[in-house]
Amino acid sequence: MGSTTRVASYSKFVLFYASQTGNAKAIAEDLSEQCVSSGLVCDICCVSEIGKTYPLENISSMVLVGSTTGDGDPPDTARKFWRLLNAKDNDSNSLSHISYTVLGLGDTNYTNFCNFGKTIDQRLKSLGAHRFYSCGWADDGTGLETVVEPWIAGLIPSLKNHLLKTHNGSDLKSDEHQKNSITGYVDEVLNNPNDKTSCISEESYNKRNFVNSGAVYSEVFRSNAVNNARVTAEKYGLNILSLEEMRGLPLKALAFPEDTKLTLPVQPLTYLSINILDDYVEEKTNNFSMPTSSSASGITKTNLVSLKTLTRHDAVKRAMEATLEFSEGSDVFDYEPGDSFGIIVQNPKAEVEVMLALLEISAVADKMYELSISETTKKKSAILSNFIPCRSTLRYVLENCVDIRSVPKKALLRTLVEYTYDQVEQRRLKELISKEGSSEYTKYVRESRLSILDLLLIFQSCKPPVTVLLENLPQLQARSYSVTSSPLTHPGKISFVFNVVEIDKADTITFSRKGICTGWLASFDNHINTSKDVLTDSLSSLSVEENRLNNINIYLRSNQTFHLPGNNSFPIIMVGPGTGVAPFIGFLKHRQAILSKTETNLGESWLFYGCRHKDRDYLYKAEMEHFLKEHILDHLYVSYSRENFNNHPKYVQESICLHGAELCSLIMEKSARIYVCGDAKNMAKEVFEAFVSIISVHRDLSATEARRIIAQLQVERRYLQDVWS
Ligand SMILES: Cc1cc2nc3c(=O)[nH]c(=O)nc-3n(C[C@H](O)[C@H](O)[C@H](O)COP(=O)(O)O)c2cc1C
Repeated sequence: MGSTTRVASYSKFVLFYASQTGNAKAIAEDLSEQCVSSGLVCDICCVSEIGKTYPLENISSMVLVGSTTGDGDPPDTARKFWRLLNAKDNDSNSLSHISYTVLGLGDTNYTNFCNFGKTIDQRLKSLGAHRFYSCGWADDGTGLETVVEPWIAGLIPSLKNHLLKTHNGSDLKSDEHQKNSITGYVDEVLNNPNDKTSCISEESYNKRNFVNSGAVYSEVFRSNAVNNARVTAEKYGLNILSLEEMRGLPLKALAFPEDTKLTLPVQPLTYLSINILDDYVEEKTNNFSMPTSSSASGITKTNLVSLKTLTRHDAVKRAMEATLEFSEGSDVFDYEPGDSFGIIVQNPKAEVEVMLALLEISAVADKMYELSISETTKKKSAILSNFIPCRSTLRYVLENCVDIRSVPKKALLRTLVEYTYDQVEQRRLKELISKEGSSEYTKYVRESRLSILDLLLIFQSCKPPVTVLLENLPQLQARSYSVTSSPLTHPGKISFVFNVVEIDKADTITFSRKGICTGWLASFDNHINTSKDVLTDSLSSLSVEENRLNNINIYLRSNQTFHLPGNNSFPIIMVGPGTGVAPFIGFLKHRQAILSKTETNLGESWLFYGCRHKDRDYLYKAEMEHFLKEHILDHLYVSYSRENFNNHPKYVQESICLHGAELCSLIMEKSARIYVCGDAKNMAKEVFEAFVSIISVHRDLSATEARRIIAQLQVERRYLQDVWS
């Protein structure tokens, strides 16, 4: 151990995170660890504390890690901070006492990439704050780590420089901490497996020594845990690759010669301790209320009362419509057409059982555990996460709390290295997390959508304690869907449409699977007669066995603006190919109900819909034709991307351009509202460009001027998007 000498000391800074689904928080926590082990002193907390625990006047140095959500919106926890900044006078120079930098997380598939981070940066700058290190904009679409890792690597020395200057002389660190990590990566030699001073647990150290003394353990392990897991998989109908097939997976193949030096990320410090008690717990729900992101209602119980397939058997994707009915006695939340709601999901039982078998904890899975911060942890800022109960059962936690399907982050893989006994497997894990192997990680882990279960099945000598998974797996998030119903036409019920997500095993993962929520919902279809061709009988609804389906927990999402205009006489232009049509079906049902009750002057309505084939995946064809006939919908334009009809548009953006003159006049002269729903990756951007183009052409403006007009419409909430990637 290094001796404690007086070395340069730094003033404290605050590390804020603004996170919607946990990435920014996890990155901030990792950053905080790296800072602490580099001798820096920081407080880490949620951005919602600004103005409470941290008045802006008292902050001198801050780092903000913040994601963007919705349509370029701040995470819910950052709304107050955003309001606080906006309330300040523009040229007040009132934040000139603050030095800051921002790491923005976003996704280039969305139109407003990293909008929250970028807007905060501009706002802080305009209020006189000083940026001491350039901001980073990390793209979840291509892999956050590509930007995050080098950004952190550069941040730490910059922070040191900056904080030395503002030093107040109180915090002194040992040189051991100083030299530890400058870049966030360490040379592999520093992680010498025989070096007892490196940060591995005693248990892991002993096991590794055991491995070093022979290959016996891994063989025994192979024949026990993995075989038990395979038997369990078979029992639950999970069709995993054979051992032979797994050996041939490219994920397993070493990419670099043995003597290639690998640069590894710093090893995260473990911090959880688990105590399994003797009591079995019958009631597994144990009253733990899971934190939900952005909930505008309490969690309420519903039953699945109808499920129908909207596509023909030969469609590329299977789309289904489900209807939930609020259970008797549970709160019915008020929603508007265009709203979305969250469905609380569970991990697939089969996968949880296989995981329990692989971790060799099936026997204690239903016993009560107690979780605490380990007394021997070296992690400075260790706290129990708010989505894992301190007392519960492992089965409950693996089913309900952690996302076992999430792509394992490098920090998790780094920790798994310590629990992998086979030297070749260990080396391959190191390759995947190394700087040198970053394309291997992208290809075989991230793009393959590998899960922790795949990993444990493939790397058979890897046997982490369950606490490592509890420390590293993110929260299992509710799945969000737009309603296709209107409370006026479906009181007490809520309908939505979804594509059944299919993830093929190809030659990268160990078993084919469906999406957690969509696969689960679609599984109920086995109980009903699916031979009905819903395209000819699309309004028929099929009832399903209620007793199996009466426990679907949902909540209304908050901060929603994708609503019909308050004034019914404004024209509406709706663009929603594929399942993006969902909210518009709700809009049109709602308008029909309004019209049937009162004499209302409804503004013109246009719908641009798109699908692949005219006869295979034209969702809600009967409904749309009905709305046209009843004059609830004035214009319907359908594009077919895979049909070769003479000069017929293939994509919604082409249809928009074809009707540019009329649309332009609706937007510019009649205060039309534009609604875009569906795929963020291509469609939303191209639709945006189509509107820019029609305004430019039909108003004889430059593209920049036209873009400014659309940007202004966005500010005024007249151009609204509900998009996902
Ligand atoms: C519903 C939703 C909306 C999003 N909207 C945007 C967006 O408008 N712009 C952007 O750059 N990224 C957007 N993203 C991407 C997130 O910012 C990105 O996935 C980030 O890693 C999430 O971090 P968090 O888990 O800390 O919230 C969106 C993600 C989701 C799930």
